[in-house]
Amino acid sequence: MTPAARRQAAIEILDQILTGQPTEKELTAWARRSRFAGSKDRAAVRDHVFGALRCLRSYAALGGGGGDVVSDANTTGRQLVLGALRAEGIDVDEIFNGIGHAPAPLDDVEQSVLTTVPQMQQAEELNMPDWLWPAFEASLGSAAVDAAKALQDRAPVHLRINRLHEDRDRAVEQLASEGVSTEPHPSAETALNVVDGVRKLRNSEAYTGGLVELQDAASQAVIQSLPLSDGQRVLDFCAGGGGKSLAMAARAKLKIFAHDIAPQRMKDLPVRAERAGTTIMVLEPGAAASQAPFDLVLCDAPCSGSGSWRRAPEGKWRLTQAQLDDLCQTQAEILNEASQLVAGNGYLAYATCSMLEVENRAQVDRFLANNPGWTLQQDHDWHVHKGTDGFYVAVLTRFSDD
Ligand SMILES: C[S@@+](CC[C@H](N)C(=O)[O-])C[C@H]1O[C@@H](n2cnc3c(N)ncnc32)[C@H](O)[C@@H]1O
Repeated sequence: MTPAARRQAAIEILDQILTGQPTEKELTAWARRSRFAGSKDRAAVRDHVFGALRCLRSYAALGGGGGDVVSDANTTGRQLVLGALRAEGIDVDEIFNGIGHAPAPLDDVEQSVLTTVPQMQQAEELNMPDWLWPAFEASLGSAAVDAAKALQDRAPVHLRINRLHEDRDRAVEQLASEGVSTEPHPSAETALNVVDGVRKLRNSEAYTGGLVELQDAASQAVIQSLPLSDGQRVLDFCAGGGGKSLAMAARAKLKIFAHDIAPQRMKDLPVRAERAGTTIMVLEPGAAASQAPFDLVLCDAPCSGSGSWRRAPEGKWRLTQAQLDDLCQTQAEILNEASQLVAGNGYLAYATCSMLEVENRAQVDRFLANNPGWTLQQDHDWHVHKGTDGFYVAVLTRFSDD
């Protein structure tokens, strides 16, 4: 495919996403009906689509769209790609030339867009929803602008060395011998940053053999901060795919139980655990109480995902205040339920991949205010502009004479 044909493909996919269709579904559907597209074409089209979604508001404004970009009354894929070209400093006529499968040449209205530079408000320029920007700013303070800017870029690729198998230097060497260049990441001792060769990773022996897992360095740092030690019984209350369960298993000799309200999310966990050389007990929803008490219960709670909007940028535009309120309610209920499963003198760990105060420290403070037996032992946050996903973790303890 020519560069222009790739942009046209992105335009068509974006048009579908703007009607409310999920991004991954549309990318997959396009790849299926475009058998002529090679792996480099697919990667380039994906980059164009994700790039436009991360910068939806500013690209819309630069392309002559805008307005309510969430329900998308006024923006088209064509406008987003036009805006992207302007932002990237690419000659518009080289792409919008109508040759072969390229986008059609600009019409008069679109041509006139090129003659103006839109005046953008701060949230628009930083590609944040208007309703969320004040809360984002209040949560991050002077770091808010840097964090919002970081959300406009592609996320780094991080690996977790499965310590059950390997040490860091040997993992770096093996990956290098398979064409994947990495460097240690400062956020966690198990973390590697992939510098080059990311497309070779999934077929590498290092990955298929369980030496390394794909996992953001902040997720690893969360696990590193937990008070885990040999012999503990640990519950991963919101286990999802089990990334945190596996990371905990690599830290100490634990008896780990995985639980999730949606058990199908854990369906690959037994195989992943075997690949990593460990065993994880998968519990049915609601069955955690029958195995209680636990020395540590981790709640990696459902959240806005604001810390991982680089990876899933449509989340930034789909989230509403009502959904955020519902998420906060669910988080509070999870904390309450999970706290009852913790042994006397045990630990309750609460984590989100969010940078919003209301989902993080405010949630913990509310729990502590309502549950006087508990104290906060430590909490920590990670922000996107520091080279990881945005994350938060708090570790609470309950002292007991039992
Ligand atoms: C952030 S994800 C977990 C990610 C996972 N820990 C990982 O590392 O891959 C949150 C999970 O919480 C689950 N969940 C939502 N409400 C829940 C509830 N009330 N009880 C238990 N799990 C819940 C969701 O199904 C989802 O899988």
